[in-house]
Amino acid sequence: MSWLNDVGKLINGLSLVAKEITKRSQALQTARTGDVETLISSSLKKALVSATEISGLTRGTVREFTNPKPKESIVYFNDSSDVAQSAPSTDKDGAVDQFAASVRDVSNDGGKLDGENEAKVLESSVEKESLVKEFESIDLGDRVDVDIEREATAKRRRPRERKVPSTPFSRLLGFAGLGAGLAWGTVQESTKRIMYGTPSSQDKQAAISPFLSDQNAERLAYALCRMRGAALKIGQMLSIQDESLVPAPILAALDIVRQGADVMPRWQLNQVLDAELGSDWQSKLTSFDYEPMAAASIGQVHRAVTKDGMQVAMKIQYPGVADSIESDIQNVKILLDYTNLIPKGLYLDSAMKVAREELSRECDYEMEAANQKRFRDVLSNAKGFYVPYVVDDTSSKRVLTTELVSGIPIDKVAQLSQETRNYVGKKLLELTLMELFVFRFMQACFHTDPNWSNFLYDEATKTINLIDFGAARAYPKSFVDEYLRMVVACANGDRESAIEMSRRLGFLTGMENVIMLDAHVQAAFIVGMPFAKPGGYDFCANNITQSISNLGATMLRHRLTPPPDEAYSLHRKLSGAFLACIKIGAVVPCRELLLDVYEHYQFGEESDEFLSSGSISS
Ligand SMILES: Nc1ncnc2c1ncn2[C@@H]1O[C@H](COP(=O)(O)OP(=O)(O)OP(=O)(O)O)[C@@H](O)[C@H]1O
Repeated sequence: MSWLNDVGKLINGLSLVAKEITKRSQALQTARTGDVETLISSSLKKALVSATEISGLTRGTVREFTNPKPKESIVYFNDSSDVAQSAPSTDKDGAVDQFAASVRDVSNDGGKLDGENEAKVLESSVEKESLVKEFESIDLGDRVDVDIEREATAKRRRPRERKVPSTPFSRLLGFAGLGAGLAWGTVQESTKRIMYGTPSSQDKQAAISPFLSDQNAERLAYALCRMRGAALKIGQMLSIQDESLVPAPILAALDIVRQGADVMPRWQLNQVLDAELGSDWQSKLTSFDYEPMAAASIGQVHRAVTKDGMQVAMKIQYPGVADSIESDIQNVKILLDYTNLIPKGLYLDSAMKVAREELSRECDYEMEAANQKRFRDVLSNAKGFYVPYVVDDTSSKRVLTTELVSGIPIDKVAQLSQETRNYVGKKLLELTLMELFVFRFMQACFHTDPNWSNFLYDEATKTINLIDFGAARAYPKSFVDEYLRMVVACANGDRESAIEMSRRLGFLTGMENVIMLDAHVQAAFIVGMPFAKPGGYDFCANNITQSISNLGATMLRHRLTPPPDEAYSLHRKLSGAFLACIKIGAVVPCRELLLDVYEHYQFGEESDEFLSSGSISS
């Protein structure tokens, strides 16, 4: 029976994880000479059995968000006492808790995540009510109605306070626990199928493989939120793919990972702050809010006020994530290989490669601070943009403190007047063209759709506040020259030049047949569409969303060799700006903006001051 084979494979996979554990853990050194498989299977059995009892202790605490202020979570520091609520650092690493938390779903009947599901229903109805109230207070129009309805019905997850597994050993246990949970979910699903038959799902893969049950998909998502770091990042990358790459139930469950991670408990947060900024870090602040304003994949963000009265956002990295990038990626790979949750293929390998590169850059907050300062500098005279100030004395490699900026995430601009939408759309495209062709230095987005929260629009000052420069990088002038020529060729419908530039950029090898060339040119011309005619391109009226979203995939599908990352990411950047304009429904004079840049562009010279000022992260 195929499900038995699958389970067998998974157990084998867990044995591999076990071998990894024994390789790395001092504690298990002695087991090396013994029978590792027996050791892990008996430990697994014990953990599975005890999961029921432990689950009550390891579920984490649901955070209650207090409103209205003053909030209990804010700690004030004064000059005389300057002592924050100290961290009870009695907690051990808690690796076993982590493992047990990962397998706890084993105890849940029918794969239901007990209280969690119930909470989700409750949350979603409460949120829906508040969203509807918000909606009733302003005239938003039909399009926004649909958006709000969609948002309100989407699965919501309240962040849970859970310790980040910070040592290689505890992270391995987390993965092993997840593997065990998935195995158990598979057994449950298979049993169900024997008794009630295989579901006639529209999604063939889900119907074929018992691994692909909704419950297993949720297990995966919740475990990734708990693990954070590279594991969560990969989940987030997978969550934005289409169904041809990632099965529908997995995509649905991975929606959870996009809503943010679990949050660190206060003692762990204090440990990181002490280690990074010194135990007297409180003396540099007037107050610190322990309730995070955001919990992202590699760190969480807290409000604070500095001694000189500046409101700041402190991004604090989860401990251990920077050192576990490689092992997390390997472990996710082992899990995915053995569970077949995601079809094998080129995509997964390249996703892992991109995740590895991007994460190692993003974990270095000193580099992010340098990138941010550089952006602040180059945009200092650009009207309508603002890059927050970096506060050096409360920043380090794992903590980044920047001036707090206000505004609504750019996608919410869709709810404002058409005039504002057009203004913001124009500004966004202007910024993208400046980054690409003037600064040759950009906030990169390699794998993801644009992160709307990285652009906060402040209506009062008509300014777009920019944050998150973790993946910012500089580009070689030669690439940018060819890319500008390609965009202009596409804008003018010039097939021959578009093909020539695509070859020079590495999108084509020159060996493609006519069918491939046609497909490539068609995909490339989508980029030229908004630039084709003067007088304003209406991103709302022209239905190019799907084509733009699939642009990268189409370009990749028809190539013989992978294009260089540089060329691909330039492309993603431009299509990202289009996606933002589509999202907010703007009419933008794209052609005029492009021609303005083109007329001022100096081809073939390397003397540009932005390059000579040092390539921060190329
Ligand atoms: N200076 C700031 N002012 C206001 N809000 C901020 C600031 N810095 C960060 N935030 C908030 O914190 C969130 C996460 O910050 P940021 O994007 O820098 O973290 P990240 O780890 O790079 O996240 P991601 O995984 O989403 O890329 C932002 O979306 C924003 O809501």
